[in-house]
Amino acid sequence: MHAFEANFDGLVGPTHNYAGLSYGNVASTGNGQRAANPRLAARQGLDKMKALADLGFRQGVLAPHERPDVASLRQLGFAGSDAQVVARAAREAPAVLAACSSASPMWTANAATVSPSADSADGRVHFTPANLNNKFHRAIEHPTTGRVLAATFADPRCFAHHPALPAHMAFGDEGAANHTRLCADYGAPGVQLFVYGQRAFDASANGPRRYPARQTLEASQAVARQHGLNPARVVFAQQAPAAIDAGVFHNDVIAVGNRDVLFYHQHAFADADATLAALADAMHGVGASLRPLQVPAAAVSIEDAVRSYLFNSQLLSRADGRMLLVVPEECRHVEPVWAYLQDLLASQGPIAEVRVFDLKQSMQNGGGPACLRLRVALTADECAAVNPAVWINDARYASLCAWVDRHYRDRLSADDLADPQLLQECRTALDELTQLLQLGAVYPFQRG
Ligand SMILES: N=C(N)NCCC[C@H](NC(=O)CCC(=O)O)C(=O)O
Repeated sequence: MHAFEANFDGLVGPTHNYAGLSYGNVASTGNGQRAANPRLAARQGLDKMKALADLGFRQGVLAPHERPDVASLRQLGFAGSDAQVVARAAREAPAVLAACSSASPMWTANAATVSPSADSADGRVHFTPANLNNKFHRAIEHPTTGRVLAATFADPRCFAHHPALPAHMAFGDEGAANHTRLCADYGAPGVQLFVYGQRAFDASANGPRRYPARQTLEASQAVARQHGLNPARVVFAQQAPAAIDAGVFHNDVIAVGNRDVLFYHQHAFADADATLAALADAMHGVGASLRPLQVPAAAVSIEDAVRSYLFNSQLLSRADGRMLLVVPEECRHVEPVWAYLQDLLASQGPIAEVRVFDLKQSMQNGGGPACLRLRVALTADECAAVNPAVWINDARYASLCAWVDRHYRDRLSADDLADPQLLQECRTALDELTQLLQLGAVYPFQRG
């Protein structure tokens, strides 16, 4: 069956800010005290979506969440009116308020793991929202994420939605950021690569020493089971613990795959040879052959990969079958990375083109082009079943830009999170957005 890949980017929410919440993500902790510009952040994301839609790629958008998350604050004992809840949290526990105010749902590579219909036993597209158990500010995302996904992919004949995995570190799950599907063609059966940081139920297993491993093998295995994947077409691979300790908190900071190409750093995997052999073997089983594209450490160090986010790029198939690499502006500023990209283009390999985007507002929190998007391979019928109001076209881009300009501030610092007005602004904006995107009542404040 013919299929294509659609990208669903997270729209940056009105409370985008830098709170230093993600230990192990060096951009997040390094920019903790900066003031953010939510309006610019949202516009940078929308500009990427529009540019890719203009190039002919199918581009959708996923809505931001209600922040501050008053329901979570209430669960933590702050009581009174909504304004009092925010004021009390600001006074007594500003760090908790900051966590409940993060616009982190923008990084939709962490929204869910998605398996296309060509790979699942029941012929439907399967979604499991990530529990994001490792960070409190992200662990509160999955209920709303699940509702936004269900409102976007509503038809039960095409789409299956699972609950997030149990909220325990043994099943820490970060979604598509640690998951890559390789195939000859999007509509043909493929091989799904799940990359984990650590085993949960094996005390002797090695793992990172400095920073946390956010994804466990046991979580990845549970998602693969839940999605009805054929075990012969699934590969589980451990991420190199040293890479995690160097700031590679998700696999998508060190590798990206598209169709039969895997673009990865020499030191991405704990056992690269075994991982590549298992992938090649599984690909062979679906009548495809893997095209590995390894970036040697001698050309790009892990530190430069983290600084530039070279691998947090989108690898997209153009109509002519060759590939486009969408990289953040930071790649231009890290000299060895920019030099490597020139050599890559000259090599006449699968990657024919590089496009650079300014996503600095997101990048300063550790979120590059690939973090901002959730990939969903869809057949034409499945595509027709997607909520039509979420696709980016000229008109929707214009209405979303106008919506951002109407509702978003151009400066937000840690102190501003205490402003009760911010909650009202966010709710007014989101109420309007649910109409623009025809999502129904997905937010707690709309559900009473
Ligand atoms: N690699 C992928 N797919 N996603 C990037 C997620 C970045 C996110 N940053 C944050 O949550 C920082 C928020 C703050 O510090 O204010 C995270 O660490 O989970």
